Amino acid sequence: MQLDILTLLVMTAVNLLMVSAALPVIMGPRISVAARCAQLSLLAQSIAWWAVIAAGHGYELVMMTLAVGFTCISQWLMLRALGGWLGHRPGERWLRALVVLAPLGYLIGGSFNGVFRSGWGNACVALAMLIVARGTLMPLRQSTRPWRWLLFGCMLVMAGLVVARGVMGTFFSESYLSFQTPQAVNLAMAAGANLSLVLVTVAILVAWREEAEGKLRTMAMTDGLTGLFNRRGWTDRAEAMFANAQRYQQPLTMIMLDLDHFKRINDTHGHEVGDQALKLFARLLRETRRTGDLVGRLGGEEFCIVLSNTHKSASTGFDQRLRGRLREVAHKELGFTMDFSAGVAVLKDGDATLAGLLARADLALYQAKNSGRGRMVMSEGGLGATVI
Ligand SMILES: Nc1nc2c(ncn2[C@@H]2O[C@H](COP(=O)(O)OP(=O)(O)OP(=O)(O)O)[C@@H](O)[C@H]2O)c(=O)[nH]1
Repeated sequence: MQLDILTLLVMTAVNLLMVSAALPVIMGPRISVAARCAQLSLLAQSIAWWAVIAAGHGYELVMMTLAVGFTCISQWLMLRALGGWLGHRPGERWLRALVVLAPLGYLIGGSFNGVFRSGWGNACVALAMLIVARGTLMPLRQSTRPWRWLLFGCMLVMAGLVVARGVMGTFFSESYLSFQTPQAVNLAMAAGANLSLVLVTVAILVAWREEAEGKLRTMAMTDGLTGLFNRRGWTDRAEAMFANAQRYQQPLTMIMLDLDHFKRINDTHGHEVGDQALKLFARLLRETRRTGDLVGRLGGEEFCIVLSNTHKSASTGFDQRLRGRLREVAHKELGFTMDFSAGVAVLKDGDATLAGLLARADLALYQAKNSGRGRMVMSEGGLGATVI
C-alpha cells in the first residue's frame, strides 16, 4: 500500500480540527484555564497543518512561516495547560520567545536561503517540543500520573522526527525541504502526528478528569460559606496532626469556638447579615492563626482550631487577640459587636483519640457558655475546668 503524503497531511489537519471542535463540546463551557489552553493548543496545531497543506499551493514561504509560528504557539499553550494541572513548569519564557523569533527568523532568513529555513524552522519547533516534553515530567512531583508519560512520549517522538527532517533538509538533500515530497521522514512525521494526536487527546481528557475529581474532593472538604475546612476536611487533617503530636511527643492544643447569641444576629439583622458575620469570624480566625494551625467550621456557628506545637499558655494569647479583633472589626464592618465562647483542651499522655480531645474541648466550651459566655474555659482533663 502506498501512503500518499498529501492525504496523510489532510487527515492530520482534519483530525486535529475535529478534536478541537469536539473537546469544547465534551468539556462544556465552564472549564479551567488549563483545559482551555489544551483545547487551543490542538486548534493551533490544526492551523499549522492547514498552513503546511496550503504551502503546496502557493505563497509557500508565508504559509510555512505561519506553520512554524502556530506550532510554537501550540507548544506554548500546551505548557500553560501543564502549568495549570501540575503547577509551574519551567521554560515558558523560552516558548514565548520562540513564538516570536521562530517565525520571524524563518521569514527573514528563509527569504535568502532555503537551507537556513530548514535548519532554523525545524530546530525551533524541535526545541519547543522538547521544552514541553521536559515540562510533562519536571519537576517530578506527582509523577504517578500516567498521562504525563503518554504526553512525554508523544512529544519526544515528534521532536525526534522534526530533528530528523531538519538534519536531512539542512545537510543532505534539498528535496527534504518541502513537506509534500514523499520522503520517508515526511511520511513518518505526518503519520506520527496522527497517532500522537490520539494519545495526546487521551492524555488531555484524563488530566481534565483528574482536575474535575480534585475539585470535587476539595468541595467535599470545604465549607462553601467561609472557605474553611468543613467537619470532614478538618477531621482528616486534625487526625494527622494528632497522630504526629503523639508520635513525636509534641504539644497540641485544641480550641472549640462558638459565637454567642448568634440566633439573635440572624433574627435582628437577617440571615444574610448572619452569613456575613460567619464569614468575618472565619476571616479573623485565618488572620489570627499561625502557619501550621488548622481551622475548620464544624457546623453552624461552631468553629475549631488546632494549634500545633503549642502549649496551654499560648491559647490564652490567641483567645485575647481574636476576641479583641472581633469586637473591633465587627463593629466597624457590620455595625454591631460580636463575641464568642471558647473551650480549650491540651493533648495529654493518656489521650488515645482525637475524638476524646475534641470531647474535652467541647465540654469546656459548654462550661464557658453556662458560666456567662464571652470567655474561654480551659479543660483540666476529666470534668474539671478553669474559667479564664
Ligand atoms: N446566617 C446563618 N445562620 C446559621 C448558619 N448555620 C446556623 N445558623 C444559625 O445559627 C443559630 C444558632 O443558634 P443557637 O444554637 O441557639 O446558638 P446561639 O444563638 O449562638 O446561642 P449560644 O450559642 O447559646 O450563645 C441558629 O439560628 C441557626 O439557624 C448559617 O450558615 N448562616
